[in-house]
Amino acid sequence: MKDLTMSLYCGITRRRKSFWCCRLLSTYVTKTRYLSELKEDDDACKKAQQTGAFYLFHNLAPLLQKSEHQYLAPQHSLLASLQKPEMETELKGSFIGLRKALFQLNVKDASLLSTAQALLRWHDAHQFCSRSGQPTKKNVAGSKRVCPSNKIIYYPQMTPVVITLVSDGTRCLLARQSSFPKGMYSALAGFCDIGESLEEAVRREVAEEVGLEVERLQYSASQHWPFPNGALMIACHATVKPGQTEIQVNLRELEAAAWFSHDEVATALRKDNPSYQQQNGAFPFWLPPKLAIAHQLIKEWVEKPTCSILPA
Ligand SMILES: NC(=O)c1ccc[n+]([C@@H]2O[C@H](COP(=O)([O-])OP(=O)(O)OC[C@H]3O[C@@H](n4cnc5c(N)ncnc54)[C@H](O)[C@@H]3O)[C@@H](O)[C@H]2O)c1
Ligand SMILES: [Mg+2]
Repeated sequence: MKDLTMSLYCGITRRRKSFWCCRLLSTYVTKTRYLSELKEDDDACKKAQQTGAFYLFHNLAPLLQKSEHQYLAPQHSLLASLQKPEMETELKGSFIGLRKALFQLNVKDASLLSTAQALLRWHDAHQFCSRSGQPTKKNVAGSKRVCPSNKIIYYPQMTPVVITLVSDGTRCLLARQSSFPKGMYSALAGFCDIGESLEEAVRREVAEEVGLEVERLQYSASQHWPFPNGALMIACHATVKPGQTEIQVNLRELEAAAWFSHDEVATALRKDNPSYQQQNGAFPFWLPPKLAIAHQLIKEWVEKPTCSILPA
């Protein structure tokens, strides 16, 4: 049971929320303060776990149930000690890689499982203090690890990534990496360098990947992304100067990049993800699924291609 116990992720949030709803006491502030208390108070957290709901993971894969074209993420109360195969049989599910299942989960489960997996992965990779080399100790909530010998506290981290939809006023620029599913194009993405502002990261990534200079940019939204190690995706719209639109693809980073018309993109947005090969051997053009922030950015542009954008 040890490996499974280590991988339980507690969903106390949900159980507690419904409890408060029943009593009409629920406010965002009350819930937030309660969760903050659980992070610091091991005894309060242990008590909450007795009535909490858990997602179950094995080797970072969540236990899911397949239902037609969807995956369901069942929650459990504290479980008896069982090995993986018995656990799957008992709970009528299987441990499935999150990458495979993410886009077939509902929004709430996808978000909680992504958070859970990122946190479990961080704990797995931070077993030892980088200063003393001693094993670190997790608190009950899993919100930090402490080195017992020098008291250094380690908090879970995520990496900022910018994702930018570049437009020239009438068309938008989409690109693909060779690792993307065949035919899928997306907005430009890249890790922020240390010391950079969001605006600087957007300008650098666009210049590095497609050889264009951003003239104006506008923040759109952000999203936690669990792969590869927990990223905060920060999504922006950007424009380049009219007449300065010649793409120079950086082939070390991208397989292809091109300008797409409003009609082409609007049509692709209406389609499901067709990863089938056409008779001529090509794969049809398609866009990231609804849950991905890239999809939201592209949808925003299709709905309002000339939205006001600030100078970069
Ligand atoms: N394009 C999309 O639609 C999309 C959507 C969702 C998520 N993402 C994510 O955005 C992330 C960044 O995109 P990218 O791969 O184009 O980044 P990128 O353009 O910065 O290129 C990746 C390269 O940058 C280097 N690098 C610099 N800092 C790094 C760091 N902190 N971690 C890892 N590598 C680092 C590595 O050499 C790596 O090979 C990817 O991990 C991807 O999962 C992209
Ligand atoms: Mg990139």
